[in-house]
Amino acid sequence: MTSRIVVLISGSGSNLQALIDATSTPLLPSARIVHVISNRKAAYGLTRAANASPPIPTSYHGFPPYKTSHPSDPRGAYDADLAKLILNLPEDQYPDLIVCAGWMHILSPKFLDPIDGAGIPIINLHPALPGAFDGAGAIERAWEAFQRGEIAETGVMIHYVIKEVDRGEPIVVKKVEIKAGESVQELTERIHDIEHVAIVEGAKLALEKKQGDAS
Ligand SMILES: Nc1nc2c(c(=O)[nH]1)N[C@@H](CN(C=O)c1ccc(C(=O)N[C@@H](CCC(=O)O)C(=O)O)cc1)CN2
Ligand SMILES: NCC(=O)N[C@@H]1O[C@H](COP(=O)([O-])[O-])[C@@H](O)[C@H]1O
Repeated sequence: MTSRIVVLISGSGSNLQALIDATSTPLLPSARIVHVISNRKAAYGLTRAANASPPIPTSYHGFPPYKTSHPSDPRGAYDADLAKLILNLPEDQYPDLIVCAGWMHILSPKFLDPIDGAGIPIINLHPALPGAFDGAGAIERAWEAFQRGEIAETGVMIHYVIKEVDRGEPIVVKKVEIKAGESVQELTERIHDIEHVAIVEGAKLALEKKQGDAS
């Protein structure tokens, strides 16, 4: 049976591209990226999806309109609609797994609860080690901590998504040594390369776990 993956993005989509490329190899066998959702209209990841062969359906789900349409709880309304978007996908795009691949929006229980209720696991790529540098800008904060002599290494993890940001159970953890004298750009490039491996490994493991739990 082919497993279906929905990917959430906000930017360039290099991690999405790694997933797309892996689905045609033994790295991620019997899996398809069936839909890509971005919260940023200009995200190049949407172009990557459109350029895939065959093209991957995409949706843009932007947050700004919710600030005026739902002033009392824009995040809750946005998240509830995002869950409906996914849960109402046609059967051939209905996910077995949701992957946050550079998805830069904190997901509230208005999203997490209906998705959990549908039995769909969510995983996230985070460019740090478990318990370190939660949130956005993790690579830069790790590099700065290294300059202050506070750490010698950072890392990349793939973890399950729970309400507490970046505190879900890790699936893949890869340590990354920070090199004396390297720039934050050089560290970022090294980390991105490792992310592209980790996200494929994490998706494979999450799908295997789901299939194992179901059997
Ligand atoms: N409930 C959860 N939501 C998300 C998780 C998670 O573990 N639990 N992981 C993040 C991904 N992420 C780090 O890995 C992350 C992304 C963005 C932010 C953040 O502060 N976002 C701001 C908006 C920033 C922007 O638009 O540039 C926000 O949502 O207000 C923190 C962590 C994905 N979501
Ligand atoms: N907290 C999550 C986070 O900071 N993710 C970061 O977003 C980038 C997305 O790149 P991409 O759009 O090229 O995949 C990733 O490289 C990762 O470091």
